[in-house]
Amino acid sequence: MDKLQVALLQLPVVADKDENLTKAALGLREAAGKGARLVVLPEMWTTPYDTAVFADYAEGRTGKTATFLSNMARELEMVIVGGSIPEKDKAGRIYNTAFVFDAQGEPLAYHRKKHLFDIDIAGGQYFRESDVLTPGEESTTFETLGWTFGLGICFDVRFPDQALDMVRQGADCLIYPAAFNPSTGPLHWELLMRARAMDAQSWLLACAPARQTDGGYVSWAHSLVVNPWGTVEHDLGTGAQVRIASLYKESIETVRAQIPIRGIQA
Ligand SMILES: NC(=O)CCC(=O)C(=O)O
Repeated sequence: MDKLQVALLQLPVVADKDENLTKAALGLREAAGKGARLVVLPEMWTTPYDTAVFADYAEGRTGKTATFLSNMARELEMVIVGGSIPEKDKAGRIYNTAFVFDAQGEPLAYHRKKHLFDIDIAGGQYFRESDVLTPGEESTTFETLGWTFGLGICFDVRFPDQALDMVRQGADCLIYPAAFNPSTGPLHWELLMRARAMDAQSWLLACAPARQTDGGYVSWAHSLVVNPWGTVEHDLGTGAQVRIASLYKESIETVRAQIPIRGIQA
């Protein structure tokens, strides 16, 4: 499929998990109605972004959120890149994990965030995911709809090697569910996303929660669609919304033919 219609769901995230699932269902139906074949949700969209509560919201791979995503994917016949949620394994470890379901509702891929978000900006953002989360170990790619996708989560975007791993595995499009913050967002969010699209010479989808200022973690928002030249084609701003975008294989082939760096990266 040379043209692919995708959607980003820039969801408002609240403390009530069921309310988050209800809003996601509305967004997924809207995306399907507008012709999206693949939909991306934000990082940690079922829970407040707060290390103190990740354990309370954590679920297994057959839990409520996974079942919801699988059912929605099957009903709407869409691939769902289910953002990320706190995932608890059998040993009780918690990961920041993206679940992907194919258009039949079958699990297609899982990505556990490899690089945990630990920063301490003087006078700004402090966060230590590593206090409660375990990092993943793999770079993740999956194939569907005739495309190969690479999947990272937020802070992973700061690691060019991981993006290049995904390109070596054939990625045509990198996907980052994410939630940057007001300290680093203004300077680094778009710069990093554009840089990774340019390095990879691939499409890039970054999907964040809508901006909320209710006293908790503040998402920078600004979900993005970046093309293989590094141009921002869509910037969703800060409010809640569903955005449809078209991706074309031809743009990847053109940039890779005109600026042939693939042999150097491989
Ligand atoms: N959720 C995250 O990993 C946030 C990453 C971030 O804000 C950064 O500056 O990096």
